[in-house]
Amino acid sequence: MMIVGAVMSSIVIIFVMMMMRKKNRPPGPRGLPVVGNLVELKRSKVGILIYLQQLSKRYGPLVYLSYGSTPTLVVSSAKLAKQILKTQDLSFCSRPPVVGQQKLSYGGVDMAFSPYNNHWKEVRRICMLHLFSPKQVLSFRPIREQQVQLMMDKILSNNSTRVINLSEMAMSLATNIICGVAFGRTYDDHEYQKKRLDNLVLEAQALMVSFYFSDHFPRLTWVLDKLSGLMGRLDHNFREMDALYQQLIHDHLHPDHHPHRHDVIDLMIQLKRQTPDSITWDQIKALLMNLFVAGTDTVAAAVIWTMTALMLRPEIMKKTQTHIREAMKGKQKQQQKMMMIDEDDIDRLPYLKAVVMESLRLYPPAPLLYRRPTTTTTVEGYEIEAGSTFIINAWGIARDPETWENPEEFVPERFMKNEEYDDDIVNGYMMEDMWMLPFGGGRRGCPGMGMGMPSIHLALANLLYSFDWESASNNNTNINIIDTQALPGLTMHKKNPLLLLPTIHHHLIIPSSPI
Ligand code: HEM
Repeated sequence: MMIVGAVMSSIVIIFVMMMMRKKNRPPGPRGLPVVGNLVELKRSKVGILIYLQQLSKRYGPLVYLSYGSTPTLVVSSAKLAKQILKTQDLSFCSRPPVVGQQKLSYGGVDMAFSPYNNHWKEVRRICMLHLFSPKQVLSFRPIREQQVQLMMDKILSNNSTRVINLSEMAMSLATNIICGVAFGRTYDDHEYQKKRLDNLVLEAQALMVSFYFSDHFPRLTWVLDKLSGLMGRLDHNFREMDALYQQLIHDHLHPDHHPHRHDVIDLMIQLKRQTPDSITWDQIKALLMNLFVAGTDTVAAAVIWTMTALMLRPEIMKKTQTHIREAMKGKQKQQQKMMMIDEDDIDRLPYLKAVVMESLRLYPPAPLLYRRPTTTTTVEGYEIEAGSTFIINAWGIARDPETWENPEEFVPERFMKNEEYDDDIVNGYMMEDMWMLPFGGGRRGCPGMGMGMPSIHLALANLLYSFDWESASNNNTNINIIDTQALPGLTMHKKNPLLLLPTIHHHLIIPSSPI
């Protein structure tokens, strides 16, 4: 009798505790036992971004989900994002340490996936000083201009089908720029090493966001990851990337290596020679990985989404091209140069800058931001346990009708005042109000914005100046389709490649031009 009584009272206590715990949770859909909401998140037919937006409409700006055993909070309002990224920034300075990212970042000794600690502070300080400073960014200008020139030449000389796969070209441009910046060399598109590097980076990106049982379920579930073959792929990718970086570092250490411009590996080797304890070889390799993963496909995605947005709105395309062509009137074409616009000209193109910003609002290349509080913290009156995952829905926030007028419309003029692109307006929206978060925010915000934006502006300015663009017909249906379907992943890529037909702008026709 006594035993039954004890069992009954234990059940009651557990039940009361569960009810109390549930009450102190933000609202959210009920999950299944053990797996929580994982299944619906994975199976969502509308795509994760729209699914999360629907959740916020139903439950409010802070939604509770569970990914297996991990409590997960989805943040969908600018006010709450500001609280997390700015007011309570210190409590939210780490990211969830997921298996794929930890492995490929040498155990989180990089910048992007390191937890918030003294090591991260030091790496970030070193990079801000030696890599992302305005002086360094400027020193990489010849690489950007040379690569955009090459892309333009390639488009001009494409006389086979005339259809351009702009998605491929933008990705190639972005990796070539980062190769120049990081390794001091560029690879021809067909060169074996470039193809190998491209494949490795793509595989690494996929492995970083793959689903690992061991991230969501405690104890022995790593066995399932092993059985699924994922761990084998991860190990293989890590070894290949490591060998590649090793070789590049080795080349840079060779006594015959005398570069006329220092690249990132040179800068890091210099630093290591001056203060050997300041950085380890693994940290240098992990940083090279960061440049590739964070600095290539974000830039490519921004170029592609901007061109897609303009193709869908011919009147804005026309206005942008007229603005650029008017601003460039009188500039003499340099002999044999397909690239007309250089980085000095970009400040004369305010409308283009506004177009790019509006594209970053509606199609942020990194649509979801991740944070993990390391101590118990209170948000909106709810006590959130340490180790929970926060997903800040930057994509949804930038489409919130509470903050934006006609949020789904593409209106570059939002960022202009008296016909000029207005930095104060942009900073207000991004840094102050956090109505849009294309570069994230707070201490973990993107350090590479100053490095990425000049490439995006330069590529688009030249593409729009020199060519008029038409959609290429779809072979199967013969219909001209420009869609905005996105692929899930750390970076939001356009699912279908952007296939376009360029026609050289009549001012530029060169007698021997094949187009
Ligand atoms: C249009 C171009 C780019 C976009 C839209 C972009 C966006 C972002 C976003 C959203 C984050 C996460 C911020 C957060 O969690 O608050 C991030 C982080 C980061 N980005 Fe960028 N990025 C771009 C270009 C670049 C470039 C060119 C580089 C370097 C060459 C770079 C390096 C990084 C690094 C290292 C981090 C991690 C920072 C940390 O955790 O401390 N990004 N970026």
